[in-house]
Amino acid sequence: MPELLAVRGLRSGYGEAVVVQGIDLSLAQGESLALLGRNGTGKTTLLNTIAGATRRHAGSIVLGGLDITTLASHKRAAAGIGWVPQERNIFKSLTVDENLSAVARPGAWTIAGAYGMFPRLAERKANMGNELSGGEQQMLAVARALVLNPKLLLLDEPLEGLAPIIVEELLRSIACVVRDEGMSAIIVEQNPRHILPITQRAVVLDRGAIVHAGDSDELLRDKATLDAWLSVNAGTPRASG
Ligand SMILES: Nc1ncnc2c1ncn2[C@@H]1O[C@H](COP(=O)(O)OP(=O)(O)OP(=O)(O)O)[C@@H](O)[C@H]1O
Repeated sequence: MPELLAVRGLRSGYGEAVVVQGIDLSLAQGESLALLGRNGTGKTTLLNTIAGATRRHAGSIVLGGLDITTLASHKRAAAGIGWVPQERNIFKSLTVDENLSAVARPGAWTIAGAYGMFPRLAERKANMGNELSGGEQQMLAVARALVLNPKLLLLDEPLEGLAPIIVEELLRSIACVVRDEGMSAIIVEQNPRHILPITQRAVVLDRGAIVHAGDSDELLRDKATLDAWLSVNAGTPRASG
């Protein structure tokens, strides 16, 4: 598969503080990558830097052959980055349907297709954003990114704070999107047991640098690496909410 994303020598952070310490990363078209690491290791900062929302100190980012390194965040969205930040960013005073139609762009992912992927949203299409549960808001945030028809989907801890039954439902939908529909994606997640079974490749960060990179199914069986870098959350159930 052709290369979709090429990140080279990326250093970024907040003000003068450098958090991401020289990352090289590439993703082929149709590939999905789990971005793992303990709290505060720089996962969100790396994702936000690809989306154009942090201060870049050095390095380059190329998407589908286009150098997006210095583009503003909205121009990266137009270039094909579909970013779902931790805060979810849905329109709370618009209905589910309006949230989707406000951003939809022509392409393979239609609003009907998004409802097919998230049947719970179809049932809530006339509800306002602020009437949705946390899980439904997360589903809407992902659906909104899909109907933008991005080249690359960036999901930041989509399962955070959700009840176990909703985590399962959302994981099934995300698995469909990345595995069956072949959407290229980088997904930040704390729990390797949730995300490794549905992604192809995995990268583990520590102190803003890559300490492990490989196939997701190999990492899932590699107890030593999981214990070394992810022991805090490896396999522990997340809190419901
Ligand atoms: N807006 C900010 N301003 C200054 N420093 C920040 C900001 N956001 C994050 N940091 C710092 O950057 C470092 C990496 O944080 P980041 O959120 O990228 O880690 P993370 O791996 O995503 O962690 P978590 O899983 O807890 O979200 C931390 O030391 C954090 O305190």
